[in-house]
Amino acid sequence: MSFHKKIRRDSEKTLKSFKYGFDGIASAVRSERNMKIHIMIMILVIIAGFLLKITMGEWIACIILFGMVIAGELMNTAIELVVDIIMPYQHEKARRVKDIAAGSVLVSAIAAAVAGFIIFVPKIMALI
Ligand SMILES: Nc1ncnc2c1ncn2[C@@H]1O[C@H](COP(=O)(O)OP(=O)(O)OP(=O)(O)O)[C@@H](O)[C@H]1O
Repeated sequence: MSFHKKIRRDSEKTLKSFKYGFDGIASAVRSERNMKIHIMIMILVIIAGFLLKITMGEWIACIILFGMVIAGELMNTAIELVVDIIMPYQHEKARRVKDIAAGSVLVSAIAAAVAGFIIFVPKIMALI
């Protein structure tokens, strides 16, 4: 295979991987109530960030935390689906797997909430 053909085939594969990833995000947003809530909170934080003129460092912290929470929720959704496929019945280990996966989202959501509190509360207090 020529070099150019290989480059074209590799870039088509990469584009397809992006499409599969975006399809996965869209499917999780459609099916998961918590994902909708995370996205709503993210939009509100972005609006508050512009209104309260947060600094570049604060934006970077918010962006990293948005990524952590949403990636965590996607991984949790994928784990829930795998558990539902391989264990459609009640099982102690299935319960633990789902609870631990949910716990990982909770850890990043708490970190995001604490960081949000530290960034936004002083700015809101300064307005009052
Ligand atoms: N197969 C199972 N065996 C034992 N316990 C389970 C099983 N499936 C779910 N559970 C328990 O029920 C809880 C809720 O599971 P479920 O699959 O409904 O997820 P969920 O909390 O609705 O997640 P989400 O809100 O993200 O859809 C789990 O955290 C777990 O404690």
